[in-house]
Amino acid sequence: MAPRLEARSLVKRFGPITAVDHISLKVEAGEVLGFLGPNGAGKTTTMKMLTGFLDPSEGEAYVGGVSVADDPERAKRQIGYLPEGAPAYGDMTPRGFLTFAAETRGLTGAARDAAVARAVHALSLDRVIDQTIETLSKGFRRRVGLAQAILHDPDVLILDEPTDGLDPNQKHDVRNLIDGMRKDKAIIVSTHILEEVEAVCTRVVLIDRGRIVFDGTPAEFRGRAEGAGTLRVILPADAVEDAVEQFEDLDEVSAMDRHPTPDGRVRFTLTGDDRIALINRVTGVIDGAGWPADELELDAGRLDEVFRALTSRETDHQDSNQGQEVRA
Ligand SMILES: Nc1ncnc2c1ncn2[C@@H]1O[C@H](COP(=O)(O)OP(=O)(O)OP(=O)(O)O)[C@@H](O)[C@H]1O
Repeated sequence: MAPRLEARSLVKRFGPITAVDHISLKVEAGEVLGFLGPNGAGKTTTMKMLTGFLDPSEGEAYVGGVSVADDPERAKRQIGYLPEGAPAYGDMTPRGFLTFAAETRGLTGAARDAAVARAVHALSLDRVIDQTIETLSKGFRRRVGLAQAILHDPDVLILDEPTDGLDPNQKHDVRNLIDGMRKDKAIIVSTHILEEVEAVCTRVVLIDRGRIVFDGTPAEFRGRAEGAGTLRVILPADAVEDAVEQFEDLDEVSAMDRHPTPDGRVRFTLTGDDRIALINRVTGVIDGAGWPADELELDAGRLDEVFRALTSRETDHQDSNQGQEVRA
């Protein structure tokens, strides 16, 4: 069966700038793909090509096997898209805007009203349903955009920074909503918020300068951090000799380092591939010997460290684009 969503070597050039440089992806139902990258990496441009809002310079996008270029209407019917920023039509109310959006997707009569009611309920918009969109808070405007994206219960959802501008409670609600829809949809979420990746995503794709530099699970992403999977523990000086001997004997420990602490004890740093086995065995040895251990902590890796290591600095990026503005 065709993947729910597929990018085949998508390229987008704006004059001298290559915003997207041969991006290939397949996303299946059940996946929430976190699309990460620094400002200007090409996330929005990729999403616009996937949804048929921007023609690629090269490559193709497919939705459920339907070519976005050859049959845009059929492809778009299967997609819900939340663009960056607020919805247009600020002078409309959410009720008017969602009714209009449902009609543009071919829904009429009772089916249209049911779709609008479902989306209004899912995004808790009841309170503001008859207030003009331009008078809504940023968070509510974002939710109106999200309601519009899920109106027709599409197979594929492409959400450009869905939690941008939301307060922590609203972020939590939107993440729950995404999680609830995951089972039967393929979902792409672009975000700058690294914690969001672990909260909702089953997969991480990191892009830099229009190219994919990482594609894997959030755990694999975190695992790329320097020091990920290391265990640190402080032991008293008189335990060191025994501890070195016993830790060296453990198969789970692939490397060991030790440094004196200012108060005369010793900090061990133990590394191993299997973090859970490492912590179990090392704590077993410490318990067995009855050593008074301190500051026992496992470093699972920091997401922002990996992000920084794999992507270029904004200043490098601007240099490469020479600050030029080119129209599509
Ligand atoms: N219409 C356009 N004309 C010229 N350059 C453009 C145009 N649209 C996008 N770009 C450039 O393409 C590159 C990628 O932009 P894009 O908006 O896709 O990045 P992004 O990853 O979504 O960034 P952000 O996180 O800031 O939203 C940038 O260098 C941007 O300036």
